Amino acid sequence: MRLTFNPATLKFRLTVLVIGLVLLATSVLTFVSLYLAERQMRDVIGSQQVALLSSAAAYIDADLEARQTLLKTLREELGRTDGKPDGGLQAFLEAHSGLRDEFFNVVLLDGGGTMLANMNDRRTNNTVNFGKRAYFTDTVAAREGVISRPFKSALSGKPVILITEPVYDADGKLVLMLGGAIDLQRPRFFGQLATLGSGATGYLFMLTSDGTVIHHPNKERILQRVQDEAGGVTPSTKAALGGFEGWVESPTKRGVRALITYKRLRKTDWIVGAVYPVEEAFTPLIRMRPTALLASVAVAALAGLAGWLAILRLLRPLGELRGHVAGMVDGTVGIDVFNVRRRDEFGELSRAFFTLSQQRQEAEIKLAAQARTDILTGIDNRRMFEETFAAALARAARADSVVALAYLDIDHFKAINDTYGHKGGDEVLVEFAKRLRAAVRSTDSVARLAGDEFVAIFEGVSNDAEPAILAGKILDMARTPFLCAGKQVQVTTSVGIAIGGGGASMEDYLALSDEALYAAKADGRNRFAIGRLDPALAQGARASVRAGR
Ligand SMILES: Nc1nc2c(ncn2[C@@H]2O[C@H](COP(=O)(O)OP(=O)(O)OP(=O)(O)O)[C@@H](O)[C@H]2O)c(=O)[nH]1
Repeated sequence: MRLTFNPATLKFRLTVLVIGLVLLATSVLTFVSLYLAERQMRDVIGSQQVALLSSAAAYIDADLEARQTLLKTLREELGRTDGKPDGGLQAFLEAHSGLRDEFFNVVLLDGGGTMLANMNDRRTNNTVNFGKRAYFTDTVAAREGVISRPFKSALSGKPVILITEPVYDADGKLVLMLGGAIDLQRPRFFGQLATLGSGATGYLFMLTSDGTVIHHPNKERILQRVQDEAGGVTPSTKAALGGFEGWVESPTKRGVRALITYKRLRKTDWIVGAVYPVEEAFTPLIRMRPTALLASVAVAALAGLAGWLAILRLLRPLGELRGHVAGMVDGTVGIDVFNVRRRDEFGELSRAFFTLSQQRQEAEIKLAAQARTDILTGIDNRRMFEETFAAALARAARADSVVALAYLDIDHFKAINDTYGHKGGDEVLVEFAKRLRAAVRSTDSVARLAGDEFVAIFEGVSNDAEPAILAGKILDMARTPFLCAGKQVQVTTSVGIAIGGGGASMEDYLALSDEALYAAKADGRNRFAIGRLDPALAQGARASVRAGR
């Protein structure tokens, strides 16, 4: 198989097209697959994040509930003593050392909000009043425990939330209020939540429904309202504050594109959120991208190579066909080289070329024959005569045989034309040629040279008497009247014969036969004269002319 890189060839262009299309197809396929995989992965990760966050929310709810339950237990204990436990309130709190595990501080306020006891610093007892705090008034109004909004503790200065439990006496009068504080910067359950963040930099955060940050890896943001921060509230958080739960792909406040998931707690109106940077979420896919693209290019290259080889193979018959046609043009091969048995388009093309070539060959043969035929009479013309006579002379020279050339001219043909018209003259010429052809042997040649002039070539003349016999036959064939323009017309002819061997030239023969014809005409027409060429003489030599008949 010959490999060529000519950009003008069909092979080259088809190969480029195949490689280009395969490359395009694989690239598009790869990009679409990656895109779909990313979308699907995003949905899966989003759902995972929702599930993760739901369990985190459930965990926080359970944690808050456990702490509320703990405070309720204390409340019941206090209730049983009408808020006056043995040893006093401070001792009561200190006796429950397990509270330290659950709360940053536990305070006991009286019905007016004055702090009577606390776990952290007994010196502050009876020095502060929290009667105006929202958690106090909310608890009084609700007549049951609340989970406060986050606030800055007056005692510790830390951001905290407070879980309250009111203690009523038998008359239903508020005698005490228990308050368990949770340090938002070191909350036990949030600390555990921090480990739930996805990826290397993913994290969880928590807001109240009015946008106050309860938990965030950046501690400085705690107690800030997202609306008041630089950059304002992000669109996704805005939606979450408006009630949205679920996941979205959206930029964070720092401009990092992330899957952000929001979920509301059951026990409070807090919103817990999870941030998972997209780049980390899609790390496997992003890592896969160059490999996938490389693989698609490799596949395209292989497919292109295979396509190229297939094209070379498929188009081989075209190359052969082209070679055949070129061979025919320069004449090195014949039309039989075409593979006309193939069933495909190349076979059809070969067959079409074959038919075309056949037709051309036939036309050439026909043209060649026409070029050597006298149109009016259908016998040989001068050109054919010259070829035939030259060949006859060559044969005679080889065989050392005798050739006779008879030169005929219809007598007074002009008068026939004048009397019966040109058409009538033509009829005579046609009939004359027909009779001349019939009068000689099939191996002898007859031709019309021009007008009413005809010739006959006789090869292998064996004796001196033969030319006269042949001339006599020619004169005889004219004796029967000719039908000319519907009339019977008597026609005669004069014949001049030249006899010689293969050594004489065609010109010698023509000149001598013409001379003999002239002699026959001069002698009265309707007769023949024979001249013999002397081979010993140079061209143009004349022998004796004698009238026959
Ligand atoms: N009908 C017809 N006439 C032709 C054709 N070609 C030549 N002629 C005529 O044939 C005549 C030939 O006359 P010539 O051979 O010169 O003279 P002729 O009348 O035959 O007299 P002789 O040969 O001396 O007997 C001329 O009148 C030509 O015009 C042809 O194809 N058809």
